[in-house]
Parts: sequence; C-alpha cells; structure tokens
Amino acid sequence: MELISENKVFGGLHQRFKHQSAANNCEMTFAIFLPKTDSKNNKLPVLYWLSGLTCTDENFMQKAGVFKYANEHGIAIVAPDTSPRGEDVADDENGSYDFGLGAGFYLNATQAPFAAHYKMYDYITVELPKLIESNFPISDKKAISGHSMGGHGALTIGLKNSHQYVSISAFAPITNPMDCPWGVKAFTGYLGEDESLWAQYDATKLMLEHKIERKLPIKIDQGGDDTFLTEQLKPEALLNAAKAIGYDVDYQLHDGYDHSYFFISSFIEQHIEFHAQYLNA
Ligand SMILES: N[C@@H](CCC(=O)N[C@@H](CSC=O)C(=O)NCC(=O)O)C(=O)O
Repeated sequence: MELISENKVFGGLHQRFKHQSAANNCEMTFAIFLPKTDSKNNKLPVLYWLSGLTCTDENFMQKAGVFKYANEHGIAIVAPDTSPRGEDVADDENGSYDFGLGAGFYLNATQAPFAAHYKMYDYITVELPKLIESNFPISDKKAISGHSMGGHGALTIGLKNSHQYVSISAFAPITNPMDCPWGVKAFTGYLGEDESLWAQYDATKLMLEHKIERKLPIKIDQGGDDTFLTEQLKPEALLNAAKAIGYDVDYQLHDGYDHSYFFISSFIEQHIEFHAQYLNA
C-alpha cells in the first residue's frame, strides 16, 4: 500500500492509499477516515461507503460532511473507487458515464473484455476488508452504505453477505437494475444475456429469491425531486418485494431533494446514527 495523501479533519485522519488489487488485476485507490480515539488498543468498527456513477473515492469524503458524525460515534469509514482503473482496463466504447470506468456496479464481470478487471464484488467483500483489517486498527464489525449505483451495491452485498455486516443503508439506490436502463446496460455488458446471473446482483430479486440468512436492519432515504427516481431507481419495486417476504425496511421519501450530494449531506448524520446503534452495540 502506498499513501497518496493525508489530512487531519475534525480531530481524525483522512488518508488516501493506492495498492495492487489481486481481484481487479490493477492498481486501486481507496480513502479511509480514522476518527480521533484515545484508546491505543481498541479496534474501530467501520462503515464501507459505495459511491455512484462517475465517482471515485473522493466524492463522498469531500462532499458528504460525514467526519463530525463519524468522529462522534467512533466509526471509521472506508470509501473505495467505483471501478477498476488503468490504461489496460476496458471502458464503454463511447466513453459514457454509466458503464465501464467509474461504473463497476459492484459485480464480478463474466464477459470479455471486462472480466479481466471488473471484479468489484470480490474486491469489496473479500480483498478490501482483509487489507483494511490487517493494516489499520479496525475490527471486523462492518456496516455498508452507498448512493445510487453504490446504494445498489450496498443492498446486494449486504443481502448476500448478511453474516459479514451489521446494518445496511442507502441513499437513492438503484433497487431493481434488471428493470432500468442503467442496470440493463451494465448487466448486458458485464454479465451477458443470462438473466439468472443478473438476478444475483438485483436487490429486488434477491429479496424474493435469495435465501437471506439474517434480516439486517435496512434504512433507505430517497429525494422526492430526484430526476432518476421513476426511470432508474424504482424504490417501490424493492419495497413491494420486502413487504412480500415480511422484511421491514425503514424507507423515507423527502420532499424537494434531488439526487446530489446536497441531499446526502442533509441526511448523513441520520445514517451514521443508524449504523452506530449496531456497530457500537
Ligand atoms: N453525469 C450524469 C449523472 C452522474 C451522477 O449523477 N452521478 C451521481 C451518482 S448517479 C448513480 O450512481 C454522483 O454521485 N455524481 C458525483 C457527484 O459528486 O455528484 C448526468 O449528467 O446525468
């Protein structure tokens, strides 16, 4: 691991690192926030934040205003990049923002040329936590959250790995990617035509068809004026599936808020409080 930069913030420490990723077969960058702590011995619980389309490790750390709340609750935060990167990493043929670089969809691609590098699911669930837990004073107590494409990542990863996390939250998540243009484009490109493979990365399908081992607490916030709401995000699909299986989801729709980090920064304190209940239990 190589340190890229570090900044003191709210008494804690924000750092960026790059490292060689075996899962993605390229160099990856991540950011970590370590809250101020008096204890030299106690390991910190951690929230993994998955960002949305076009983001890197920097968007959330710079725009969400999370540090004060993470510090108050003694929670570390890890923000990975949203896709593999590098000269030899395949991108969308037209350079679109919603596929390829910056749009890894937190899955393991099976289709050439993407399968050579796009293994974000393995990176987030196995490689990154191992790296974090062996290099920082961080325990294996983990929560997961994210925005939009990252909300889809948080929900699908949390639902499939409920033994690994204590809680899940999302801002404006893509809830049913098999049934929206962003998701259909990404799944076709990364996974091919086999829809049974798509279903493994669709939160709504997972609710209905996957054996969910533990019903982790889920909190979702959605802006009412989000321009992506009806065509891409479709929260009602997930809520209907959750209702059908008796899974209680704390969902709130907020009048007037859009899809941006202005929305995220308005409600991030509530998400940190939500996760803190479980991370600090
Ligand atoms: N450029 C696109 C929209 C891109 C966008 O809105 N990205 C969001 C995530 S969308 C879902 O995953 C984002 O977080 N952007 C980074 C930021 O710092 O705001 C368009 O113009 O439509």
